Amino acid sequence: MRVHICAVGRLRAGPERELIDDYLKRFDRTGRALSLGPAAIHEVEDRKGGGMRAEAALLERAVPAGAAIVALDERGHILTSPKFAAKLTGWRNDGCGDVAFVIGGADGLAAELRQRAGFSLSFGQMVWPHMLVRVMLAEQLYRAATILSGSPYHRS
Ligand SMILES: C[S@@+](CC[C@H](N)C(=O)[O-])C[C@H]1O[C@@H](n2cnc3c(N)ncnc32)[C@H](O)[C@@H]1O
Repeated sequence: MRVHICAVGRLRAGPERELIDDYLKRFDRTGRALSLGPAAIHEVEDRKGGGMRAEAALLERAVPAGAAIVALDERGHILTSPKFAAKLTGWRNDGCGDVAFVIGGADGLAAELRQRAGFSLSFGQMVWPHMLVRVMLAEQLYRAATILSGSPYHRS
């Protein structure tokens, strides 16, 4: 199952980018034997000031046809890491070829896109900067793959 991170904003070279690249590389390596991955990032940018609606249209265009859509949203479901790993397994076992995680920009995700998502995932009720949310998601994907492969990275 391919994993897509569809996000508003372009991430320049720097510590966040290095962390994301590192975690996603690890995820790809660990996930391969589990039929999880590869993971790809699709960055979108609305240069015309169209706000959340325009960003949502660009994000929807970045989501592959038929993908399960997961909205990253502080109002969403808060999961433990093993439960997140089980969610990934569920989508894979249900025959999802693609899962797309969508992350909003400074104003958040348009309500229509949040409603279209089959699931919404929260990293807690606090609002995080969208660049950090990408890092956290990349790490949780890697952690999920280690949980499913029985590697000792995750300790609960
Ligand atoms: C700076 S936040 C925007 C917050 C905005 N107030 C809102 O209503 O969504 C940018 C994006 O990061 C993600 N995000 C921020 N905090 C999050 C959290 N606690 N859990 C999951 N995603 C989060 C969401 O996708 C959000 O659209």
